Order: sequence, then structure tokens, then C-alpha cells
Amino acid sequence: MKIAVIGAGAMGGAVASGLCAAGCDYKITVSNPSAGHLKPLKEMGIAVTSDNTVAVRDADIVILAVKPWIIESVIAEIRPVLDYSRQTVAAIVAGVPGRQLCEWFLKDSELPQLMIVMPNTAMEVGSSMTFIVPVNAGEASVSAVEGIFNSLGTSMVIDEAHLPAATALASCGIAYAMRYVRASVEGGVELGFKASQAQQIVLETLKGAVALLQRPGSHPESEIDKVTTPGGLTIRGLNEMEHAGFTSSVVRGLKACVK
Ligand SMILES: NC(=O)C1=CN([C@@H]2O[C@H](COP(=O)(O)OP(=O)(O)OC[C@H]3O[C@@H](n4cnc5c(N)ncnc54)[C@H](OP(=O)(O)O)[C@@H]3O)[C@@H](O)[C@H]2O)C=CC1
Ligand SMILES: O=C(O)[C@@H]1CCC=N1
Repeated sequence: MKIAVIGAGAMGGAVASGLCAAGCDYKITVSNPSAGHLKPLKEMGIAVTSDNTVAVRDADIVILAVKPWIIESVIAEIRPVLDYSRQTVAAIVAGVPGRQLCEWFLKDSELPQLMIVMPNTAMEVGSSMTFIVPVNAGEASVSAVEGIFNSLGTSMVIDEAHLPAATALASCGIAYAMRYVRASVEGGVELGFKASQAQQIVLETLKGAVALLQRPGSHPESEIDKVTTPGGLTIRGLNEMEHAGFTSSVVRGLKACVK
């Protein structure tokens, strides 16, 4: 299967390099105006070009990975050369509704197989939580796009109404998770560990927490109950974090992100 990736930044670059690193059998061409982002991809053996129309011409699946304010002009550029009868478009774009994409893609009253895809930066390491929103897409094209993003982590097909929340939790969520790590490392340094040691401790602890929660029937509160000795140390720390607004600030941050 041939894939064109338009835009070689954080998302487009991670799709291409991630698929390549995973040893996938896709023939990938990446297009980007400046050469800087293309160089490492070219070194991995990926075909590169600065011409979007060249990249999409032969592709079975076109992945758009440009900033939201650029996507309209990119669609206008590639629309004349796209063959809607055989090509699927997956748009990685935040905050652009499906109906708007349909308006921009409409050609002779036709649309391509079209979906919005929302990954996160962990595609780079094959661990993205990716959402797929079918906008105008049948089973075969959704399953082809699922195949791509399952090679880069885990994918979930959702409806568009859930996309803002999904974006907040998983795409932006990577940054929120990083902030928890940074905060814990800073605390660890103040308590006497070197930053590198503190980071290792925090990451291993998070790995353990994830593994505990991934067991069937597991729940965060029951895991917390096992740690919090009555009158003990853990509950003092937890309650202090809650007095400072821990849960509330996470919920408020997610809601602000969706707004
Ligand atoms: N970053 C993230 O975590 C996430 C981003 N998204 C969405 O992904 C999309 C891409 O974001 P992101 O990868 O972060 O952005 P980047 O700025 O990292 O990458 C965008 C890339 O598009 C290139 N570009 C600019 N103009 C054109 C053009 N006319 N044709 C082809 N390529 C072009 C840029 O090239 P140059 O730099 O040379 O100008 C750049 O390499 C956005 O719509 C964003 O909303 C979705 C989920 C998560
Ligand atoms: O912050 C943003 O707008 C993009 C969308 C999701 C993650 N980054």
C-alpha cells in the first residue's frame, strides 16, 4: 500500500519514521516545503519531495499533517489531482470540523473516503493513542487507516462529538502527563535525588501504576486504597495534593482544553 504524508513536522515526521522503524511494508512518500524536516526521513530510506501533488498522485492513502491554518490551501492544491474513486484521505488536524473538510474537498459533488485522525507524539515510539473519526468513510478505508495507526500504537474509532474530549485526554494529554513527571522530578530533587535518578524513579513508578491498572477489573481507587496505610504517609501526601487542587486542576485543564 502506498502512503503520502503531507507535512513532515511533529505528526507527519512521526507517522513516516514510526512506520519505517516498525518495519511496515508501506511505500511512503513525504512532502514538505523545506528540506530540513525531510533530511532525516530521506536518510531512513523514505521517498521525499517538496511537491504535494507529486506525493499524492500514486498514493492509496493520503495523510495530511499540516497546521490547521494551512490545511485549506493544501487541500486546494491537491484536490485537482486526487482520484476520489480510489484514494482515502486521513486528516491529522485539531479543531477543524468534518463538515468543513467536506466543503474544502468537494469536487464535482464528490468526496474522497475521508476521516479525521488524532494521534499523539508517542507515534514516534510506537505508543500513540490514536482516534479515527470517519467523516465520509466506509469500512474498508477505515480499516486500512486503522492498520496504519495500529502499527504506531493503539487506535480507536469514535464519533466526531467525542473528538474534542479525546484530543484533550490523549493528544494534549501527553503534555499533561509530562507535566506530572516534571513536577514529581522537581519534588524528588528537592528531597535529595539527582534529577536523572528522580526521573528514573518516577518513570519506573508510572510503569508499575500502568501495569497495575491494565489488569482486568483494576481501578485507581482500589489501588490507592492498597497504598494508603491508615494514619500513614501516603494519605498525608495525597490529601495535601488534593488541598492544593490536584484533581480539580486536572479536570479544569481538560475542560479548558476542550473549550
Ligand atoms: N503536535 C501534536 O501533538 C498534535 C498535532 N495535531 C495536528 O497535527 C497537525 C500537524 O501538527 P504538527 O505536526 O504538530 O505541526 P508541525 O508544525 O510540527 O508540522 C507541520 C509541517 O507542515 C509543513 N508544511 C507547512 N506548509 C506546508 C505545505 N503547504 N505543504 C506541505 N507541508 C507544509 C511544515 O513545514 P515547514 O516547517 O518546513 O514550514 C511542517 O513540517 C496540526 O493540524 C495539528 O492540529 C494533532 C494531534 C497532536
Ligand atoms: O495543541 C494543539 O493544538 C495540538 C492538537 C493536539 C495536540 N497538539
